[in-house]
Amino acid sequence: MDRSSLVTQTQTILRTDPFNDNYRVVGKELGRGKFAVVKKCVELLTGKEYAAKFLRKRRKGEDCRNDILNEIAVLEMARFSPYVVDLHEVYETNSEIILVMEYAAGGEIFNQCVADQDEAFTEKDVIRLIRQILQGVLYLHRNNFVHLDLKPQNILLTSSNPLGDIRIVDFGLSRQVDNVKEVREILGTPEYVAPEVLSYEPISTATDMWSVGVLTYVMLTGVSPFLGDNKQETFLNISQVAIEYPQEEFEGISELAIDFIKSLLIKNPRKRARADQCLKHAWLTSCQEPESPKDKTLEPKESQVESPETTEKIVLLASY
Ligand SMILES: Cc1cnc(Nc2ccc(CC#N)cc2)nc1Nc1cc(C2CC2)[nH]n1
Repeated sequence: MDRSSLVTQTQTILRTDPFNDNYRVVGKELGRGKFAVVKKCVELLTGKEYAAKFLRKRRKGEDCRNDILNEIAVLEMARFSPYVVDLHEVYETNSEIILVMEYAAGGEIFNQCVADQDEAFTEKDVIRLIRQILQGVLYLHRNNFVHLDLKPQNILLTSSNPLGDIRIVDFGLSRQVDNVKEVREILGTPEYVAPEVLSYEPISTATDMWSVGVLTYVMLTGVSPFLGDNKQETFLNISQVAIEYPQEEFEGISELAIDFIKSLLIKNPRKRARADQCLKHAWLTSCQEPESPKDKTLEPKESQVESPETTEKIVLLASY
């Protein structure tokens, strides 16, 4: 991984007093990755619930502290977006950095994507949730950041029943688009990764928009559109944009929803809809519900990213 593209200036104080003096871990793990584990915890002083992400600083013999500072910097940048998980505190030990974050009790939307019909999302649910995801993604893009791992496992719900609001999580792969030099490994998760990542083309904000298209398809149908019998087949399906909208999967789903997905699953990144354009799509505006104040996307900043910012060429070394 090229370290020069990381943002390592953070404002958050990294506390060195013992995490366990201030929090009690409760219940089973919420999530586990290669170098991180997430556990629910309770702040002793307030009794409030949080999610603590324990990140190892050394990985495969390399010091990855700056990668973790990059994740903290992105969470700090997005602190005013209601749809990005809130960062509460950070602790550092000899071996780990612990991110104490807002607890989203509803868990991953993945669970409802694969649920039986009666518990699955309605199209109306998906419209509301996709609007929120787009507002969170737009906030990142307007600040020149890309997420690069948008998938149902990284979109959480504040509550699953009644259906609450979304929180975008896991900024471990996020990068600033205007200073990503070379990304020396394939980013993202096979089923959701955009064609340009597979073909050594520059990544941009449009790379996230492809993932939003796949996410929408999965939330509406429970089917992963490009999934093959193995990773090579999945990659081939993506690079050929081999996608279908079968009647049996899309029964009862509007033509506008399919048109919305088609505006994103376009091979040429420059032809894909941007987040701000998606929010004006008829599928998301035709059955407009009264917006709650927190739905307001913050006013555009001067240094807007109005078109996908491309980054320099990716050199993909890691094989999947
Ligand atoms: C109830 C719950 C159930 N499952 C997960 N899964 C999960 C998915 C992705 C990541 C990857 C990350 N980061 C971590 C956990 N998070 C939950 N609540 C969280 C989780 C969090 C913060 C993000 C950790 N707040 N509330």
